[in-house]
Amino acid sequence: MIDGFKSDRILIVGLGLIGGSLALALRKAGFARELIGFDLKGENCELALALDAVDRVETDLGLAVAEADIVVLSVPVKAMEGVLARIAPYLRTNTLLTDVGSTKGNVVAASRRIFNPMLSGWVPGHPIAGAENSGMAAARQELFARHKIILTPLPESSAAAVDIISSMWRATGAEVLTMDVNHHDEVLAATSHLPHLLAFSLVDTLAQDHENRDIFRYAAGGFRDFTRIAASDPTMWHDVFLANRDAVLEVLDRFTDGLSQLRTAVDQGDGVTMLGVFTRAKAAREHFSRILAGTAYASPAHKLSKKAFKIGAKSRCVGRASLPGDKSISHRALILGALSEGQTVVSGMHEDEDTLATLQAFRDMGVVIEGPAEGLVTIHGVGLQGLRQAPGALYLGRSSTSLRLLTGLLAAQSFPSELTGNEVLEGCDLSTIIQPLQQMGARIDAVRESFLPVRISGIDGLKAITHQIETPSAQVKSALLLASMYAEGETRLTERVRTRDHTERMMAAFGWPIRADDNVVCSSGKGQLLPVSVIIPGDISLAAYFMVAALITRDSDLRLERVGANPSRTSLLDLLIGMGGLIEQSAKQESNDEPDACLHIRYSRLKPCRVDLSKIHCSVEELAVLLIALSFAEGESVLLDWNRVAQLDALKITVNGLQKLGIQIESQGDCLLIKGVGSEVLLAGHELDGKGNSVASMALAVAALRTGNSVIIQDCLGDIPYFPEFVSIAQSLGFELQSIG
Ligand SMILES: NC(=O)C1=CN([C@@H]2O[C@H](COP(=O)(O)OP(=O)(O)OC[C@H]3O[C@@H](n4cnc5c(N)ncnc54)[C@H](O)[C@@H]3O)[C@@H](O)[C@H]2O)C=CC1
Ligand SMILES: O=C(O)C(=O)Cc1ccc(O)cc1
Repeated sequence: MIDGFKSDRILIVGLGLIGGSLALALRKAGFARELIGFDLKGENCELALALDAVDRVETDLGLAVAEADIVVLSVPVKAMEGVLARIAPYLRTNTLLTDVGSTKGNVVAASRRIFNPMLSGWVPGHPIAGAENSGMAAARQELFARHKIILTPLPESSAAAVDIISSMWRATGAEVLTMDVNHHDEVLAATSHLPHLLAFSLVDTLAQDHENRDIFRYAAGGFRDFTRIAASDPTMWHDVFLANRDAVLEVLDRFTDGLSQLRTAVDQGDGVTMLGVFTRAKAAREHFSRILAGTAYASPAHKLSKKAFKIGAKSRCVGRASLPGDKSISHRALILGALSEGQTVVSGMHEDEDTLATLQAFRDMGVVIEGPAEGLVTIHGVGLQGLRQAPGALYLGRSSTSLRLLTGLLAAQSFPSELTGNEVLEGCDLSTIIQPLQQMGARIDAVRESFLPVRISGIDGLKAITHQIETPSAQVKSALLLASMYAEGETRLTERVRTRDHTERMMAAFGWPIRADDNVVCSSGKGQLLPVSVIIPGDISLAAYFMVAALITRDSDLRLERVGANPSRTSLLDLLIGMGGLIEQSAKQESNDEPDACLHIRYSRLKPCRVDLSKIHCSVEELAVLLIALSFAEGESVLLDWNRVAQLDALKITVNGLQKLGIQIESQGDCLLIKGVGSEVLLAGHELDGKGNSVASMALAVAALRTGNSVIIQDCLGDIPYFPEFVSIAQSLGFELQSIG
């Protein structure tokens, strides 16, 4: 073997919980030819033999070491130095040596005092698995399965030695990571040592109370959960705190500060501070649980895990439905609520991965936000100057809305910020935002030109600009409008094509001096945001699936409640009405300058149409369902300026699916031609491929309502679903739609 290292004969020194469990696991895996044990306590040796954890036990440690290929030290951390000194004379240059101690700095320091030159076979380690019981009697063969093992190799450790020690641990079912010694001790001080210290202290404090019998007798689950680890071995933990003094003191001081702030809040009845701590902690705890479960912000309960849709031939589209709140408006309500001077209550917030990324970013910047609970969120606004620097980079997942809007807002803050996201967001070009913000005086540094990660320096203030937005983008406009609230003078933005205007409307609703005429928006640099109650209307882009479903399904009769009817969002609605779609709008209302309406939609004979896509503003989901509506119109429709959007996956997949269902669709030059089959024809059902794109899959599920036999759409939800309620709403309206695995 490389460097002469072998793994035939393993000696475990210390046959307690960890050493004994390792022996049992290696025995089960058949990792070594021979397992030898050594322990000062005879009873542990006897039990190890009786349980067949080891082949033999030795009483002479030196002799045992001399014949071992791997020596594992599994004794309390303060006993490590004595054992290292005792075995040093017997170690060969090709002996592998590792340990399992909970602290690493002291064990490594001890080894440096003893070995000169350092052994290349020495690889310190620590299994992050354990229990509050100790001794061989507590040992369990599966203790390390699916747990992490941290190795902290030294500069002198040979790569071959690290490989063999890693494979030994992997044989127990564990996952092996490597880490620097100091970093290990800091991380473990926070995640393991501090919680043990608190548990010991809490139980000891309460046990000294003369009423302690009652306290323990009536202890609720919280006390049990929190104090389980106070039953851990006192000697082991006394060793840990002696060994890792500095790192423990540092994290203990931070904890004590936090605790004393909470004490003050309790003393003064300061509910906002308490809510802030509790909501941040709850969100962080849930976030960590999701990291462990491999998901991001969206609640796992909302995730559609099913892989295919099956749509039966007898679907109907009858009844009433409410859509989740408009996503764009949800982002704006969170942002302006956080910046307002008081408490904003938002109802109907769309809870998806993207809006939750915005919400978390504000929590990270010190804003107390209660909820969301079924769309209800209470934001304790901190005022325009009240945001605090986040403790680390703000992670925005895949939300380009959060990224663009926050870049504008943070460019105006006095503190620095860093923005990061997942691989989808890494492809998001920010040049159209960064350049005008820089003109306003912002200091933004994107590591890869204008892509993530973005670092923004804190500044004293911005100056207003007059700027023409070349490529239509509501996100760019909104980013600049948010920055304008911190700029000296009036910011004047002109758009070539007017994009959705939720930011302007929401700023006005919060009392900001802002004017919008035609394609020009002017925002004053002086003002105040006053809290309001925000009712978020249903998302019209999501409503689009059901509008088109009702228009093409015989005998349909659908009412969609409180759908957002902001004129900058109704292009598709207007088009469908123009095509002869029977859609009535009633109960128009307005909340926070955002109009909404109830839509009553029935089965219709749709006329074909000619649409210049450069003249209207439709979201990708609206374009996908427009293709469906045109497929069932009475004749040929033409979409001009098609090439601009033709490469979007959602549209490519929708076009392919429709072709497979027998619809004639082809592109010619810059146009897409669609031969609608009329309102009577039923198509032949086929198996379709959603290619993991949820927009296309949902649009094709709508098209499948008009087939004579059932349709299966494979791979329909590979994406993170952004409309998890689609299936339940569709089913409630009589779609024969099933998610199948
Ligand atoms: N208990 C836990 O949850 C975890 C413990 N560890 C670390 O594992 C090591 C062992 O801990 P446990 O197995 O929990 O303790 P344990 O008390 O169950 O086992 C330690 C064993 O070492 C023996 N021992 C003590 N001094 C000795 C010496 N000089 N020579 C030979 N044997 C000696 C004891 O008789 C005992 O059987 C410690 O360094 C601890 O920090 C690491 C991860 C988890
Ligand atoms: O039982 C628990 O919850 C633990 O935390 C176990 C544990 C104790 C000590 C370690 O060094 C690693 C893991």
